[in-house]
Amino acid sequence: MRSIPLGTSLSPTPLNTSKLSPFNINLKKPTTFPSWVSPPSHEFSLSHSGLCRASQVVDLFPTVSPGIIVREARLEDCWEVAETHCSSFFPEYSFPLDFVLRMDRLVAMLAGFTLPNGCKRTCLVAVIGSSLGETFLFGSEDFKVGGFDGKFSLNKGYVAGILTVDTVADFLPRKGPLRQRRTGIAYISNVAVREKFRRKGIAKQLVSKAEAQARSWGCRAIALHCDLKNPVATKLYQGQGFKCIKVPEGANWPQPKTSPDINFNFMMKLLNNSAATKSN
Ligand SMILES: CC(=O)SCCNC(=O)CCNC(=O)[C@H](O)C(C)(C)COP(=O)(O)OP(=O)(O)OC[C@H]1O[C@@H](n2cnc3c(N)ncnc32)[C@H](O)[C@@H]1OP(=O)(O)O
Repeated sequence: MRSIPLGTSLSPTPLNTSKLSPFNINLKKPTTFPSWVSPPSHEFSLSHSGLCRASQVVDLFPTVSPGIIVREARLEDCWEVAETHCSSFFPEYSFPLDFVLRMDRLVAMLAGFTLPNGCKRTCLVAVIGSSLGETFLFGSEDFKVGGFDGKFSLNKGYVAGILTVDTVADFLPRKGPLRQRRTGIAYISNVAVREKFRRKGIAKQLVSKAEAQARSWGCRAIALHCDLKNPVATKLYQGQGFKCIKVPEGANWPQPKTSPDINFNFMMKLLNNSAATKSN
């Protein structure tokens, strides 16, 4: 059993831990992007792709849910976000450890998330049993607690999946002799879908919305680290147009700090190509 990173913030650590038995993955030939530049000017748009799959989920809540909605997490989602995170990444933990872990994540989410100047971070949730139109929100537009929208709703729905996207670039190679934080590249972490809601296209919708969010921030690319021994997640990202990036020989690129036996694939997708636009 791995030790629990108590007290660590949810978002800076991608926690791309696979719970699947390791086997060889035949990854696509690593790609090196020709350039890190050429900023896009895409409009922000809500993604409703994959709603046909959502109908399968709706069956579980026939009288309540019109479908799956991917939106920014709000304060009232906190516990379910922590629960989704812990049950997906640490499914082997049972009471009381699982409860302690959830509490730890909850506190980290609410207390943490101090962002470097000019950086952005959003926690997205895929919810079932709510609709944007029916939601009545309390709170001001700009109020934020941690990575969470400070608004509060009585019709919150049930959190089935989560994803964090940011522009902090903690896990991207620094640039220049001053080792400056890289800009224009969004980073995805903490992607998780509750077990009973998997294979319904929820992760795809989350990734798609993260891309839209990144475009709205003016990012030209989006990146992530994925556990080499997590073929399901690798397939998800490859299916969404991410390419495995070969880390140059001898380069000391930053990596998520999980357990030492986890090796990561660095994956990236340019947001200014037609495939990226099509997926939204
Ligand atoms: C950057 C990071 O955070 S990496 C961490 C990823 N998270 C985890 O490993 C946590 C545990 N796992 C999970 O929470 C989920 O299994 C996830 C997030 C990996 C996938 O969530 P889901 O909602 O089930 O994925 P979704 O239904 O959108 O499937 C998208 C694609 O992923 C692949 N995929 C998903 N599940 C499977 C599976 N069991 N077997 C094979 N391929 C799969 C498929 O290519 C699928 O596309 P398709 O349905 O058109 O074939």
